Amino acid sequence: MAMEGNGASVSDGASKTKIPHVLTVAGSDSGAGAGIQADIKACAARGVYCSTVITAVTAQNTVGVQGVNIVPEDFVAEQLKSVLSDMQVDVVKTGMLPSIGIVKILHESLREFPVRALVVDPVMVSTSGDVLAGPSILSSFREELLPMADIITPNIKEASALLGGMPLETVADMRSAAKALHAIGPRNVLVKGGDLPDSLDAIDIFFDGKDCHELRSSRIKTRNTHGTGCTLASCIAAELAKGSSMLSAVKVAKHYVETVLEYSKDIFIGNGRQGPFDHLLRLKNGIHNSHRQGTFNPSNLFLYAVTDSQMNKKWGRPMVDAIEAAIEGGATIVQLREKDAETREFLEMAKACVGICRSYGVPLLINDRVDVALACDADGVHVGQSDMPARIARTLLGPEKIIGVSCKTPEQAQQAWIDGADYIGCGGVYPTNTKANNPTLGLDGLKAVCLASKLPVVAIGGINASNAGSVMETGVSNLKGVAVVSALFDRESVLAETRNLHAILMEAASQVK
Ligand SMILES: Cc1ncc(COP(=O)(O)OP(=O)(O)O)c(N)n1
Ligand SMILES: Cc1nc(C(=O)O)sc1CCOP(=O)(O)O
Ligand SMILES: [Mg+2]
Repeated sequence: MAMEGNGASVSDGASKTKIPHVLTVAGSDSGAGAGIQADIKACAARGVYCSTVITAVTAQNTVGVQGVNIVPEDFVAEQLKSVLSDMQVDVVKTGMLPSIGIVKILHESLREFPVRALVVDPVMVSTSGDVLAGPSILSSFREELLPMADIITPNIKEASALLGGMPLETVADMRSAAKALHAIGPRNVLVKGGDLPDSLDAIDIFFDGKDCHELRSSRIKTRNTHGTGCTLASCIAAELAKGSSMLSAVKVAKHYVETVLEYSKDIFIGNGRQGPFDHLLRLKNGIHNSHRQGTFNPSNLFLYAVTDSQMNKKWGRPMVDAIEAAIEGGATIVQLREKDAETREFLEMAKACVGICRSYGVPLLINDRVDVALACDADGVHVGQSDMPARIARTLLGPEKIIGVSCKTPEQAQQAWIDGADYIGCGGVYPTNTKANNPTLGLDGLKAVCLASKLPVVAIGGINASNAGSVMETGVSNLKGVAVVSALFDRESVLAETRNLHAILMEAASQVK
C-alpha cells in the first residue's frame, strides 16, 4: 500500500533539521546480534535515527533461543502510539511479530499514523532454527501485512512458508516465488537466496512488479552471520528514509551486509554455531565513514585494467578507444596511469575517460594524482608508498571515493586498513618491464600481504594469460583479481586480450570456489 507522508518536513525552520528516521518494530535479542539491537546498529552505521517498538524479549545467544517473552498487545500499541504520534518517522521496518494481535495492532497504527514506507522482514524462524512466529500467523501476514508493505524481504524458507510450502530450490524457483508473493500485495519483493544450496554467490531476486533483478554478492565464509536478515532490512529502511529509490536501497543494503561480514569474519563472540558480526567495525578503527554509500564493491577488482599511454601510442590507439575495448572485453575497473602527461593534458584525458567508464558503469581510478581525481570527479585514486599517504587522500576525497594502496609487505597492508583504504594492490608478483626497478614478491609474497589484511587485494606485476590462473588459484579469500598493463595494452587487440584474460580468470575462480 502506498502511504502518505506523516507531515514531517526536512526543516521546519532555520534552527530545525530533520534527521532520517526509521522505527523498528521487532523483538529484542539479548545477544545483540539480531533483532532490535541489530536494527539500531545498522541504522546508526547508515547515519539514520532509529526508534524502537519491542514486540518480544528473547533470551538468546550464539547457541540458540532459550526463551521468548511476548510483550502484551496493548503495550505494543502504546509504544507504537508514543513514537508514531510524535517523532516524525519516515520508514517503519518490522521484524519479529509474534502474535496475530500484534500484526493487527501494527496494521491499525499505520492506518492512523501513515509513514513513507513499510519494510517487512517476515521473520518466522531464527537463524539458529528456533521458531519466532508460528504458522498460525501466516494468514495475518498474507492478509494484513503484505498488502501494506513497500517491500518484503523473506529468505527462502519464509518465502516458501508464505506461499503455502512451495518448494524453492533454484534461482528460477526464487523468481517464481518473488512474482507469486508480489501478487499478494507488496509493492516490491526481495527473495534472499543466502540459503540456496550449491550456490557460489549470494543471489537475491528483486521483483518490482515489472522487472526481475538478480542481485549477486560474494558469499563470505564466516560463522558470524547471525542477524544478517534484520540488518539487511534495516539498512534498506535507512536508505529509503534518506530518500533512495527502492532498487538502490536494496543494492546499498546488500553491499553493506557483504562489507560488514567481510570485516567481521574473524571476530569471535560466544561458543555457539553462529556468531554476531560488528556493524560498526570501521568506526572503531577510527575511520569515520559511516555515510559511505557502498560505492566500492571488491568484486570490481576481478579484472583491473591499468592504462599506459606509451603503449597505446605505439599501437596507434586513442586512450578512450583502448579503455572502451578493455571494458567491452570484461575489465571490471580501470586505472588511468599517466606518468608523462602535463597536468592539463592529464585532466582533459581523465575527463574523457570518466565519461566513457561511467557510461558502462565501470569505476575509473586515477593513478597518483588526488587533485586530478577530484577535478574530473573520478571514482577514486590509486596511491603507492611514496605517493600521497592514503590517510590524507581519504581526508581530501571524503568517504565516498575509492582508495587503493600499493603494498609489498604485511606491515604496509595493516597500515592501509588503518588509513581507510578500500583495497590493496600487491606486486610485483612476477618480473615486469612496465615499472622500473620493481621488486618481485612471487606468489608467497602476495599471500603474506593478503593474510595480513582484511582488505580486498588485487595482484599486479607481470601478470598475463599464461600465469593469471595460477595467481587466482592461490586460494586466499581476499585476493579478488589481477591488475594488468602490458598484457592488455601492449597488444594488437585490447578487446581480444581482455576477453581471453577474463575467460581465464572466470575458469580459475570456478576452480577455487
Ligand atoms: C592496482 C595497482 N597496484 C599497484 C600499483 C602501483 O602503484 P605505485 O606503487 O604508486 O606505482 P605507480 O603505478 O605509481 O608507478 C598500481 N598503479 N595499481
Ligand atoms: C604499475 C605497477 N605496479 C606494480 C607493483 O608491483 O606495485 S607492478 C606494475 C606494472 C604492471 O604492469 P604489467 O602488467 O605490464 O606487468
Ligand atoms: Mg604511484
